[in-house]
Amino acid sequence: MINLHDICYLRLGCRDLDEMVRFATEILGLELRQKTATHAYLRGDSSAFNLCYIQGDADYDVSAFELREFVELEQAERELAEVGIQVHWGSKAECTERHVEAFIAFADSNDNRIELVYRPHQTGVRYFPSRDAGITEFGHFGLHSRDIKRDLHFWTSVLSACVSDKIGDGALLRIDQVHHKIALFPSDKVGVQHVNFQVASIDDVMRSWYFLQERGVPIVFGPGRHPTSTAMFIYFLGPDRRVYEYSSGVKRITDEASYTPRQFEMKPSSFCMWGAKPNVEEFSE
Ligand SMILES: CC(C)c1ccc(C(=O)O)c(O)c1O
Ligand SMILES: [Fe+2]
Repeated sequence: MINLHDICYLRLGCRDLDEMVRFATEILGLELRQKTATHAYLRGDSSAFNLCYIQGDADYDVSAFELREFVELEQAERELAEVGIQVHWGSKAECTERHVEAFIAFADSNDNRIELVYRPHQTGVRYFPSRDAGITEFGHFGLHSRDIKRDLHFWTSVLSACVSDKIGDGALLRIDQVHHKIALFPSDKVGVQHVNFQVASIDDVMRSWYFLQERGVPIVFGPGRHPTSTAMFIYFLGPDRRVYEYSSGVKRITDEASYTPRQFEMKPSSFCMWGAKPNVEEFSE
């Protein structure tokens, strides 16, 4: 089994790089760490970047995970080959572009582009945003699944994710003590479904609610509270039409041995215990 140590970064294609940089810095509250003519690197912590927007194909996206040891990349290549998946080893230039020491790239069972990374770079400098959204960390992301049974099997048997909870057929998956770092939801699409940043408190969620409304940013869900992770949240759309989420208070599963995944009904009350209704295709009944 391939042991996912942590989530690492997302590479997100876009049609208008400058528009995405404006959104990410002025609305989302990330720090622009580096920009070229085609790539913009943004972060909400002290790592080299969490999100890299790439000018070009708006449908292109990649999600990346850190593995602890270099030999685990070699082992992962063998284990993926056993289930018929070929990997691409990142060239020196591709590693430089990603600010990592080494990586392998492959497509998962849903054709989602995944990268497994060795030693993503840290900067040693705390992040300094231009808008204070209260971001504390890159929290999790959602991935589309066109065949949830097949993809859950892949993520929990080839990769090391564990189901924390299910809502209908969708699953919230953990790779460490945090309730989830991946949300796998049934849809007819491929790739990244939503992008989450954790914020310090409910005050930050609510401050952003007013902030986003004043700027005409489409809010698609919330404010609310997830019964699953107990986090308080708000979801909104970026100019790239991707869904972004702030949440605060995600629970930790500290006693693995005694934890049993729960099954929530596919109903709005399973997504929000305060009564907010999601206006997001994948989360609707
Ligand atoms: C609506 C989605 C998939 C969802 C559901 C539950 C949680 C949570 O428990 O925190 C999320 O973060 C979600 O994004
Ligand atoms: Fe989420």
